[in-house]
Amino acid sequence: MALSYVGRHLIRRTHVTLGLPCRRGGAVYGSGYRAEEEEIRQKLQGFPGGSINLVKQESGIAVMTISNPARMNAFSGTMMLELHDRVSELEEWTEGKGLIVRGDAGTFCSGSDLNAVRAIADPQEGMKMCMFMQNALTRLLRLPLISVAVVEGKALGGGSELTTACDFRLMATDSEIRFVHKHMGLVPGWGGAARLVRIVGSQNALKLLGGAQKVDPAYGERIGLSDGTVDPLEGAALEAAEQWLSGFTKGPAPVIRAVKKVVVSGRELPLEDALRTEREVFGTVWGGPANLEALARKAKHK
Ligand SMILES: CCC(=O)SCCNC(=O)CCNC(=O)[C@H](O)C(C)(C)COP(=O)(O)OP(=O)(O)OC[C@H]1O[C@@H](n2cnc3c(N)ncnc32)[C@H](O)[C@@H]1OP(=O)(O)O
Repeated sequence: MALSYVGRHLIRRTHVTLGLPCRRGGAVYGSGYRAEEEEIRQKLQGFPGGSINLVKQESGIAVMTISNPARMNAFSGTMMLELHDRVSELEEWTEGKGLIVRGDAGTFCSGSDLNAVRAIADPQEGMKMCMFMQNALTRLLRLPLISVAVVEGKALGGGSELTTACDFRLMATDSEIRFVHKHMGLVPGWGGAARLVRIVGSQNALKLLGGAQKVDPAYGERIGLSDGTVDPLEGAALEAAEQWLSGFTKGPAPVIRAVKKVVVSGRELPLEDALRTEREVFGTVWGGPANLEALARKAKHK
């Protein structure tokens, strides 16, 4: 069973890499998947268009922009490939502390490119595409960066799933997140259902998926899907998101990254493994420069 295998795989890595499978090549699926991955990579090359742009800033906050404006930022095949590459780049960015995921031209993402969906209608092919995106989005969520999706316009289908692969979501006042899969005769397949249940609970997840309900910012905040509402004016949403995120990324990178690591292990590992990982991560900051500096200045927390 893929899921229990994923679990064991994750635990095994715990002992050698502080339990956090967020390195380059930290695949969710095992070695048997490699051949299938190559096959789907070649298939995805056949659906070009758009790009995934990444800017790593001096502040330690990177901005990843989903860009395919002619198709409301739908994910083409080559964008799926680029997403993998950008995540790999972020896995190697040791100075990074935060990540903002946004869409180009005032909207977030309208999901899979329907042209590709029509051409990959075979269930086996669909499942391979699904595994490819599960892999990319799981690695995205496990990055040792505190991440936030800034939703302007619409996040539909796979676009709504992408928002759940970030630690937080901020919504512009006139935006919506909508898991439209049911209306497409589908369920989420990029890991969006599993993550949604963890974010809003199974009752709310069932409502959102079963009713393909529109989630506006007020509803989003009520059920815990949205962590705040931002101004949709051009540029303002990104600026507000950077400001909001800096509240969590202020401080030295090793400490911020350690915070994210203990949260990921607490979320994903069985308790004993999570405790072991926490101890190991603790060992990376205890007596470190930030710790010694705080002790020297006799920090008070009034
Ligand atoms: C993982 C499973 C999935 O993600 S399945 C895909 C789920 N997404 C969808 O079904 C989105 C379908 N699209 C829509 O509902 C509408 O286009 C939305 C996004 C609401 C935008 O509406 P509206 O503002 O009226 O613009 P429009 O329809 O004229 O769209 C502009 C151009 O963009 C295109 N577009 C939009 N979404 C996609 C998509 N997912 N794949 C491919 N193309 C898409 C439209 O076709 C339209 O293109 P064109 O101008 O007609 O050439």
